[in-house]
Amino acid sequence: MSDSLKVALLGCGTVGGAVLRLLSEQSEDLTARIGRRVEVAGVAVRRPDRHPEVPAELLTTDAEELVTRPDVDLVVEVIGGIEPARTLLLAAIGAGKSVVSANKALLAEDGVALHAAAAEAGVDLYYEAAVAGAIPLLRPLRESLAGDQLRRVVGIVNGTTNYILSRMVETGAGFGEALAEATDAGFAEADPTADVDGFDAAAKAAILASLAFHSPVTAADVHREGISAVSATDVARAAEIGCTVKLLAICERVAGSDGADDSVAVRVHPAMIPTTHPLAAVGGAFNAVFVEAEAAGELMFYGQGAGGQPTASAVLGDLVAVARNRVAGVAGPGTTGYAGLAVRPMADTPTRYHVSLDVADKPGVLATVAHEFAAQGVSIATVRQDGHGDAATLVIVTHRAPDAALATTVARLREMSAVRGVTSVLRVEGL
Ligand SMILES: NC(=O)c1ccc[n+]([C@@H]2O[C@H](COP(=O)([O-])OP(=O)(O)OC[C@H]3O[C@@H](n4cnc5c(N)ncnc54)[C@H](O)[C@@H]3O)[C@@H](O)[C@H]2O)c1
Ligand SMILES: N[C@@H](CCO)C(=O)O
Ligand code: NA
Repeated sequence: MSDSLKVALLGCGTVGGAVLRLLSEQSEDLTARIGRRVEVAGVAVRRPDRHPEVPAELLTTDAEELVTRPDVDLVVEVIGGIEPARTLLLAAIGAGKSVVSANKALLAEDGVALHAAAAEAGVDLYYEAAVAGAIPLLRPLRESLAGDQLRRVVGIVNGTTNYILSRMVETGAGFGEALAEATDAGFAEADPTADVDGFDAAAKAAILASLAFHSPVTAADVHREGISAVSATDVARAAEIGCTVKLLAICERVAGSDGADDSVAVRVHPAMIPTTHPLAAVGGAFNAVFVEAEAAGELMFYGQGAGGQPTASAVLGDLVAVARNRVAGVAGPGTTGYAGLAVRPMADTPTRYHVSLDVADKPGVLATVAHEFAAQGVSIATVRQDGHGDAATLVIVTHRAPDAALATTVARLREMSAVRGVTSVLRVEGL
């Protein structure tokens, strides 16, 4: 067998450590599958003294030198964050190395530039682990579904928030209590902001939308709402209409009206979904992504979205793919932003709302409430009234309307004297 392929590993934390272990444990199989032995040329870390498990001669603190070393063929980046990861990957690509990364933040911010650099250098840039961890999703979008037209990609792509919401549904707990439990159980990080406020899911949504619609979408383009405002009341109201609450990343192609071009709407927010929807059954820290395509119809991808070993599985899958391409002397499919669809503002994006109101049960109250919806051009799908006298509750589910019209309606309802309080507002998906 000819010379081995040399891999530089950048970062040796949760994912990097698992990658290194699997590379060693599966060495024989990987060699057989690739047709060439894969050898670790070096492991860049910040503190070599913290890595007794790595042969000392492989450790370096000089990642920049490692990625451009002439003997290195492939670079695996599992450092995370924007810098120095971006500079290191661009240096690696510039030096003709193929690259595998798990870095959603970087790909969601600068995917276009990284892809352009990889295309120019004729090398691979793969990042299956960046979205939904172990679940094969990005390569199916880039390759298996490349002959189809995608309509929607809707996913639970953050395990921490799915764990928290699942506990709220199971126990009736409020957000704070469920977050504390998730932290104690090791599911939520000490600083849970990136997960709880939806930043992690928004980065993943941007990557998914870019691949699904062949259009550049960055994390900054994604409308983002986290789960910290989801209350036990929201969860109870959802149950009353046969729904559960999930944090969804939704990427959809919206048809242009009056001959205007189609656009893409990309958003992350909590939503009620019917308990019969396939995503409703996704519990705990699991991830799942539901894809709707013209010809394929509906597809569902499910599995572990995080954890060292599952994430390393996706990294190694990419490593095998780029290594095989090296052996064959080719580069795999890049991504194309050829469609260039514009990102639609959230205000214009069609959504549906569920609204619960405490009202006085007096003649004319329902009519006044209904009038506010009508005034914004929002059509009501269902209305239910519980209780009577001073403590009546109206539960309203709308049809789809521009998000701004729904938000304005809710703001007006809050100001109405007949409305004692708006007790729950959540978008509804999949009804
Ligand atoms: N942990 C998961 O479950 C998971 C899942 C999917 C994707 N990812 C992604 O994988 C990447 C790595 O995540 P992780 O959980 O392993 O993080 P981690 O914090 O456990 O590991 C990162 C490592 O990189 C090292 N590092 C930081 N700067 C460095 C530098 N300049 N040079 C060399 N090493 C440096 C850190 O010291 C640390 O050991 C991130 O992009 C993350 O978003 C992680
Ligand atoms: N923090 C992420 C890890 C995977 O990206 C999650 O909770 O899903
Ligand atoms: Na994945």
